[in-house]
Amino acid sequence: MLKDKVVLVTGGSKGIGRGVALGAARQGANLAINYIGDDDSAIQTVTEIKAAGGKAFALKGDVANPATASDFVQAAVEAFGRIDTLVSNAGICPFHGFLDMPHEVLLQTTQVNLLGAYYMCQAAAKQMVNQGRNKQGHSGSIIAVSSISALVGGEYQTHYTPTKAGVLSLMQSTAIALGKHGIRCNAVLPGTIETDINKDDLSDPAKRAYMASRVPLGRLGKPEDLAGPVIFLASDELAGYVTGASLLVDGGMFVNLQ
Ligand SMILES: NC(=O)C1=CN([C@@H]2O[C@H](COP(=O)(O)OP(=O)(O)OC[C@H]3O[C@@H](n4cnc5c(N)ncnc54)[C@H](OP(=O)(O)O)[C@@H]3O)[C@@H](O)[C@H]2O)C=CC1
Ligand SMILES: C[C@H](O)[C@@H]1OC(=O)[C@H](O)[C@@H]1O
Repeated sequence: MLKDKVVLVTGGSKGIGRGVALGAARQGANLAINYIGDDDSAIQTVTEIKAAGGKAFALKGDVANPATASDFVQAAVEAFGRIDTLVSNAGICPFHGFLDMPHEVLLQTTQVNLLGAYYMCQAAAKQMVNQGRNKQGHSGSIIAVSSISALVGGEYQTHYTPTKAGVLSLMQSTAIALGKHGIRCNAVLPGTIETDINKDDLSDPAKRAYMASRVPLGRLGKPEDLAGPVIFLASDELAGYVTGASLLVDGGMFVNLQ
């Protein structure tokens, strides 16, 4: 589905980003992976892609810094000649109560999750516009990893859920701003996917069982559950007329009232 396409994944070293990167590589894509600190995980993901015959590199950088976005896009162009898809995925969720939320935690969560997505999408879009359209009239696809939390709240996520609503809104507005350039912008909204981001939260067996019980499909999500939906949105062949859309990938959790 993505043969020879160049796919950039922020936060692609582990968790959902890694699941998406491996899935895209299996579909024939060349991968550029951004991460912030865990060199071992980044090396492991790149090594796995290469061992399977794919091409990949990882570049360290904080998405909250606008320079990271231009550096990342430029590195991908240098490595592969162009870019086709950006998956804006890097994010943090340091669970904390509302009344005593430290300003630093609020600021960092906003800077990484929302501003980081903005900077990356802008840098990727500039490159896609400069590249121009292919024969089919497409010039690129941007997919942001929002969340079920864009639609519903969380007691210990008052700093986080607004960033995920913001990311969803960013995809809706960029879909309008970039449609004339042949760039599609969409969001995926994962439910609860077991990764490092919620390891502590889900280490409470009662909380984990409760969260799983909320899912009609009967289990929490795995990072690889996001690969198919992202590949679909990345593919011009499958999703060439899909833009400004949002796709819940939550095992049915959101619609489960009773
Ligand atoms: N897991 C879940 O249930 C859900 C997650 N999401 C969203 O999915 C995305 C990925 O989360 P998930 O895979 O669970 O989390 P993980 O903690 O497993 O992975 C986070 C990834 O993002 C990278 N990262 C973190 N901060 C930065 C930064 N400032 N700059 C660059 N890279 C950074 C990490 O790099 P490093 O390894 O170097 O630290 C890592 O690669 C997030 O946006 C999250 O909000 C949405 C809904 C549900
Ligand atoms: C970190 C949370 O467990 C996870 O992230 C989200 O966006 C959802 O709220 C999930 O539960």
